[in-house]
This record gives sequence, structure tokens and C-alpha cells, in this order.
Amino acid sequence: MASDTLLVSGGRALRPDATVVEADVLVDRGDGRIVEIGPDLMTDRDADETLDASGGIVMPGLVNAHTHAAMTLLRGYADDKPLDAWLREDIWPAEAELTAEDVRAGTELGLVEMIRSGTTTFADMYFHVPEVVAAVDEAGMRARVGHGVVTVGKDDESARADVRESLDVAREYDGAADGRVRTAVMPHSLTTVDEPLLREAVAEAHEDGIPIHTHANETRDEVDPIVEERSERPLSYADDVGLLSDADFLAHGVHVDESEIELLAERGTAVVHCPASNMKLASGIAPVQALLDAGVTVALGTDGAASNNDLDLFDELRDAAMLGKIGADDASAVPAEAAVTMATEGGAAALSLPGGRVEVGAAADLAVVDFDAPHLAPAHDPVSHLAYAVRGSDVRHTVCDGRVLMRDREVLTLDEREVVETARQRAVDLVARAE
Ligand SMILES: CSC[C@H]1O[C@@H](n2cnc3c(O)ncnc32)[C@H](O)[C@@H]1O
Ligand SMILES: [Zn+2]
Repeated sequence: MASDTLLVSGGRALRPDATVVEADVLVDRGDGRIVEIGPDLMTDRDADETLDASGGIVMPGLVNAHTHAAMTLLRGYADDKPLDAWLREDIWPAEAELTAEDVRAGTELGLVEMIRSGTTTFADMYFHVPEVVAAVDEAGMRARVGHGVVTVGKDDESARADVRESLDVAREYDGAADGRVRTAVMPHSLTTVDEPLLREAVAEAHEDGIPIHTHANETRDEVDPIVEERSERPLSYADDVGLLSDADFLAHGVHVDESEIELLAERGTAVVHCPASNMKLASGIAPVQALLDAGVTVALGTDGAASNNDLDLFDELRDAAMLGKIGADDASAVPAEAAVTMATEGGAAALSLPGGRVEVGAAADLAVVDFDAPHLAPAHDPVSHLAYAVRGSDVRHTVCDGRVLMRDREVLTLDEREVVETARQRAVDLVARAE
């Protein structure tokens, strides 16, 4: 029996087989794991800490498997453009003005937003990684983080320095925040990092057991030149470069053909589907059901808040299920259970991080979702509601690694008002510098 316990009592637990059972969930706060699941495990008095889950569903904490958390500062700054113009005309000029303090403030805003909507774990590709790590540590979340590398348009020295920074921070911060932070080397994309440096970065990272995370096959404008110049598909090139291992994970995977889907399945490389960003930038519709049918691990990501425009993964769940049907021209494609799995277990698998399952021995990364709001009545099928009707604001408690990050909708690990105010001010100053 654990000596330092958190009891999540009176709720219904979402099990890995998508059944829902009336059960308490008992957590060992010492090692952050679930120790028992069942009815009436102990009285509130006997537990060291209790969370009331009555009327709610206790589910795995959501996993936002691709974001740029600090881009909250650029939420609403530039809309209604396709990816390339959006990045070149608006986002990259603004990001050139970012300071370390801006990244800390924007990341903290992103973390508050994620904790409030039940996300416990995320993958972050951005700049000033030490600030991202410090924010994750303080917030109590779990993350795989990395420095995003862009070499095109840079002289050789600064291109090499960018690659070096990605490798250095990945080595230095792996295991930070009591092991809740893991790292990856993060080339921005197959077209924004020159081939020789991409090859070097991938080889060095893999030599040290560090995974690669990159944007891939996001838009036609990105895929077509690769096919033209190399006479091969982008993921065939990625495979040749060595970045399709089973620890690597790719964001988007919108324009993948059958041969690339097969390759992903063979290599065990995961795809992070970002439906809202893909819709907003008109990038296209990812073949999610075909990826699932082939056995590819599919996770969900919000992408940055500037192309979404929020970090509520419940929105992604719904978008993934809806858009998956349009993409497959089949209303039975990407059913509710598949969408929930992508947002939880699929995310944890893609990032090779603990969590994603409510079961004994699993990491105690949990979201407790209230089911008493009018938009959730009646509740014929809780899994249907999680996919199609629940909103991030329905989350009552968030727990990561056995620690309560949000209790009764109050974020405990970060000062929400201060975080929001600081980010507002920094966003105004950032944009003023960029214009
Ligand atoms: C080099 S750090 C990450 C880099 O990626 C940019 N970004 C944000 N959203 C997207 C997207 O959908 N596709 C490609 N790149 C994106 C972000 O602004 C940073 O510059
Ligand atoms: Zn992205």
C-alpha cells in the first residue's frame, strides 16, 4: 500500500479498452503512478489528498503531441493566409524579435491553457529551450521539447550553430524536471534544413538515442518541389536521411501517398495530426483513417496558437473525428474511440512518454471531466461525448505525475492572472518591435 496517496473518488474511469466503469482511482504521489482502480477504495479521510470526481469521467491526461507553446503571444496576429506566406510575411519577422523572457511568458500562457483543458503532456518545438524547460518544471507538466532548426537563408557558420544548439540543448535537458522533460532534435522541416546538415543532425542525435521531430508533408507547396528536385517522395528522402525510426515523430503528414503510409508503418514512425491548423492554413486533409488502417501510430496536436487559434485538445479531438470522415468520404471513418485514443494513448506512444492509459502501474496523468453541463445531457455514450461534445472548459481537475495541477478549475502550479497579464504585455511589446 502506498504511503502518500491521492484519491480520485466517485467518478467513472475510462479504461484502455474504451469501457467506462464506476471506480475510484488511487495514486501513489511518491512515484506518480496509479496503484489501484475500483469501487470504494478508501475513505477520503484515509487518503493524503482527495479529488472529487463525482458525476465526472476520469480519463488519461490529454497529449498535445505537436505545438509551439510560446506562439500564444502571436495568437490572432496573422490569420487567413496559407502556410508559406503566413510564416514569411508575418510569423518569422515577429519571431526574429522574440527574447528569452518572451518565450518564457508565452510558454507559461500556453501551459495554463493546456492545463485548464486537461492536457498533461505536450511536444514543443521552439526557441530558447531553457525557458521552455523552466516553465514545464514549474507547471508540473510532462513534455518532449527541442530547439527548432532552420538553416536555409543562413551562412554556414550560423546554420551550423543552429544545429549545434538543437543537439546541445537536447543532451543537456533530457531528464530535467525530475524526468518529466525529455528532448528531441527538431529540424523545422525537410525543406528548411539543408541536406548535409540534416544528415549530420539526425546521425548525431540517433547515436545518442535522441529522437527527431520535424514538420513533414504539410502542404503541396512543400511536397511538390521535393518530388521535382529529387524524383522521390518526401518521406523516401526522410528515410534516406535516417529520420524515420520508431522513436521519431512527424507533424502533419497531410500529403502522404500510399507508399509513404506503408513506409511509416514499416518504420514505426508516428504522425501527429493537426486538423485545426491544417484547416486554417488550408494545407489539406490528412488521410487519418488510411494511416490507422496501415497501423501507423497517430497522435493529435494543436500546432501553435497562431494557426489554431487555441491549445484546447478537445477541439482537436472533435476536428479529427469530423475531418477524418470528410477526408475518407465515409461517416464511419475516425470514430469517436479512435479519436480519443489518438489524443491519449497515441500521443504518449508518439512521444515515447509515460501516460495515456488509466490502468494500474501507469503514470498518474489524469483529466477529470465534468459531465453536468447542458451540452453533455443526456450522456448515452461517454466516449461519444469525449470526442464530439466535451469542451476544454468541462475539465474540473488535471493531474500529472500524481501531482494536482488544477483543482476545481483553479490552476495550482502557475499564477494564472499574473501569467495572462505578463503575456499580454509582452505580446504588445513584441508586435510593436516587429512593425
Ligand atoms: C524553428 S521553431 C518552429 C517554427 O515553426 C513555425 N511554425 C509554426 N507552425 C508551423 C506550421 O504549421 N508549419 C511549419 N512551421 C510552423 C514556428 O513559427 C517556428 O518558426
Ligand atoms: Zn508546427
